[in-house]
Amino acid sequence: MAQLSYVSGSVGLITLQNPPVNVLSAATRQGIMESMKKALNDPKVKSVVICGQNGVFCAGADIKEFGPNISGPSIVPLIYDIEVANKPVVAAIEGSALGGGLELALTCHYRIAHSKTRLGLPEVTLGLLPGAGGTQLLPRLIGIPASLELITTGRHITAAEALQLGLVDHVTQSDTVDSAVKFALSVEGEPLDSRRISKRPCPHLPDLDAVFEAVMQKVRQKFYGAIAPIACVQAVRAAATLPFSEGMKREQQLMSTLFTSGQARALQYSFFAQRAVGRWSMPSGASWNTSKARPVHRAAVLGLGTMGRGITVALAQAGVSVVAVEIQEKQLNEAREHVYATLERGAQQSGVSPSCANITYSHDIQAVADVDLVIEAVLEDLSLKEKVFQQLSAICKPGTLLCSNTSSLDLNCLASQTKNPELVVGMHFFAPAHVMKLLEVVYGSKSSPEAVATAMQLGKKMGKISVAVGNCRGFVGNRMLKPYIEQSYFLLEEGATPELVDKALEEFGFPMGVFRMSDLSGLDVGWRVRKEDGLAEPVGTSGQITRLRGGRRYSPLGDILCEHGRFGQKTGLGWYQYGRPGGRVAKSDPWVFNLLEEYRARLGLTARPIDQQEVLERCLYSLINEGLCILEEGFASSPEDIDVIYVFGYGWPKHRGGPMFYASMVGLATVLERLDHYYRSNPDVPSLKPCKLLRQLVASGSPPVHKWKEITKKIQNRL
Ligand SMILES: CC/C=C/CC(=O)SCCNC(=O)CCNC(=O)[C@H](O)C(C)(C)COP(=O)(O)OP(=O)(O)OC[C@H]1O[C@@H](n2cnc3c(N)ncnc32)[C@H](O)[C@@H]1OP(=O)(O)O
Repeated sequence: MAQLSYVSGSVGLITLQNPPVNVLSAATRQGIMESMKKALNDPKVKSVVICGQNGVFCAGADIKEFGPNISGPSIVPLIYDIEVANKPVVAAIEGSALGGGLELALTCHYRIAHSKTRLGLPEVTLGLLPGAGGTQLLPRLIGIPASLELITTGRHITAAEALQLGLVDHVTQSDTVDSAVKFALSVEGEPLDSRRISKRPCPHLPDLDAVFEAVMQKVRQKFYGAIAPIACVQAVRAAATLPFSEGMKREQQLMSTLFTSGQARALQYSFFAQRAVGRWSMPSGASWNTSKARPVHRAAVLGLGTMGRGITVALAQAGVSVVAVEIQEKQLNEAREHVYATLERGAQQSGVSPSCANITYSHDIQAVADVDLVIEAVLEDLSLKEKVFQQLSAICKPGTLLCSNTSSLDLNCLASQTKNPELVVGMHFFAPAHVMKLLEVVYGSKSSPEAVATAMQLGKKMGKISVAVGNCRGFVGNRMLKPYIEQSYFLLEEGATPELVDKALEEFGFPMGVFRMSDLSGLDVGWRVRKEDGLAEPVGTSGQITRLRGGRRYSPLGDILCEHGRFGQKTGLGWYQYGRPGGRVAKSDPWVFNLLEEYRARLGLTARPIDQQEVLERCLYSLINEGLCILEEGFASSPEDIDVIYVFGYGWPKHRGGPMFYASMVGLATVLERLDHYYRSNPDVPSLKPCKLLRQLVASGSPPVHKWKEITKKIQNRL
């Protein structure tokens, strides 16, 4: 797991050997410790270089080992041994130096990095802090403000930025180990005291209290409810105010609290869930390891509204050549300017040149004739999309993949319009499409595994976290949103206000409550769907309101707002008021309070006090129940799929893992008991009826999320 070899006569080369990313597992730690000891005791060795096998220095501690029974030598004494060594130790950093990997490098006396290396202390994203001295060493090396920023965000930086910050001593374009070995030879015998970071004082900051207060406030706001970023600030403060040994004690204290926290468990679960969704499977048994993706060199985007523009940007940034098609000349010109400006902005931020050359524009659909893949992003109207798919099927070269960005329409209907339905899949992006990480890849009943594999791979290339899901109404994310929104309307009928519901959800950790979010995305979108479904009907002059539609409880409150032209932010009025069309700042609106009072009076409803707990239970547990139905029906293949969709597409707080993980933390028996309770008092709300899978999971002793698959399979086999 770590190998000592001898090079250039006097250099001991320690190579970490734990593929794929050389994490510091127990065996690797043991290997480093033994190799170090051997090298330091060997009189022939005058300097040491530490590197990682296969072009990766080290991705930090082995997250899989985290838990109550960690074995093997602890990292902290190991890195102390390196720092106190009386021979120069040089880190040869390439690939990644992250977390414990960067801390290992920080205890070396010199750091040489390859220009393509990424460095960082991402522990905060795992609910932890850099607990192997990172919070005490980094501020002594690069100062407090820069350390606070890196440690509280977990951001990975380039070698160039690391050099600028003074985090590495030298950046090389050539062979990193060779450069490090040459460097080690050049410093053999030189004094090392000034190279031991722990011996340095923390750079003085005149307005220390003000800096920490400001950062603490920012962190509390930005990572609402998350405990790790706060502990990170506290640990860096210890570096600024205490001697090194005392600071280390404080770091350990804070780390031990975080280590056993539910938030750390949730975030570490999420780390592996993000990777697990790449190992997709379909009910047919086809999966990621049996299906080959096709190369996509040239793609087309059809329809350049908000979504189409975002998708064009994302494709161009991924280096895919794009044909962007919009029939309307004015819209096409606007889109061209918008895409250009977005790419320019992105390039300025990331420091790379913009990818505008990758895009050609056309108002003629024939321009898609020779592309490998088309993403249709026209208006969300079934008959329009059907027509487009007929045209695409006739125009495109044989084998072109036809993808739809629909968020809710039946993919099978679109596929049935084409000559090759096996080439049709959904690619459901989230707005803004070049920013949001989530992509739902939707397979219909005839989609081929090859088509799914291609869309999944293209998503990855675009930097998305792609999740393969089945073709049910609303797919996974929007289908689960329906009962959540429905409950929020019912709560208003029963006495809540938009403010109360939003506050409960925002304190839970959503960036926006359900009403603020609806105002942002536009109330007319759901209204149109409800009208198509025959649900939304005008209240009319008779004033008759029916609250039972299709045998189920229905709240027309959202429809009433739309009838008044209140579509949310874009009209300046929705559940809140925004001052002007396009305004962003939500203010309470007395008009809405009056509407609710009149509405309740007309229906003879008596408002009752509703607390935040009820809001959370009804909104979240009904959403969780829908997620479990989706699993039961096989439209998602694992709870991880659902959790990733919610964290990366719907603002579910990261430190709560996702709805399925959260349910298991709350206790499945509790979720079941509360749903039973609410369903008893609302038998006309089917989404509150606990699904079979939930009952089965509870009956099986509420196993952890990673074991749900066995029970889901059993239910599916019985169905
Ligand atoms: C007391 C000391 C405390 C120290 C705290 C820590 O060090 S916590 C760990 C901090 N490190 C990280 O957070 C890094 C996490 N890893 C990554 O960001 C990325 O994996 C990478 C290193 C940038 C490489 O990315 P790439 O896309 O190339 O590969 P994958 O992400 O798919 O990873 C390959 C497989 O390796 C597994 N893995 C990666 N890092 C770790 C880790 N730290 N511990 C355990 N396992 C890790 C990853 O899960 C992949 O496994 P698969 O089985 O193939 O899915």
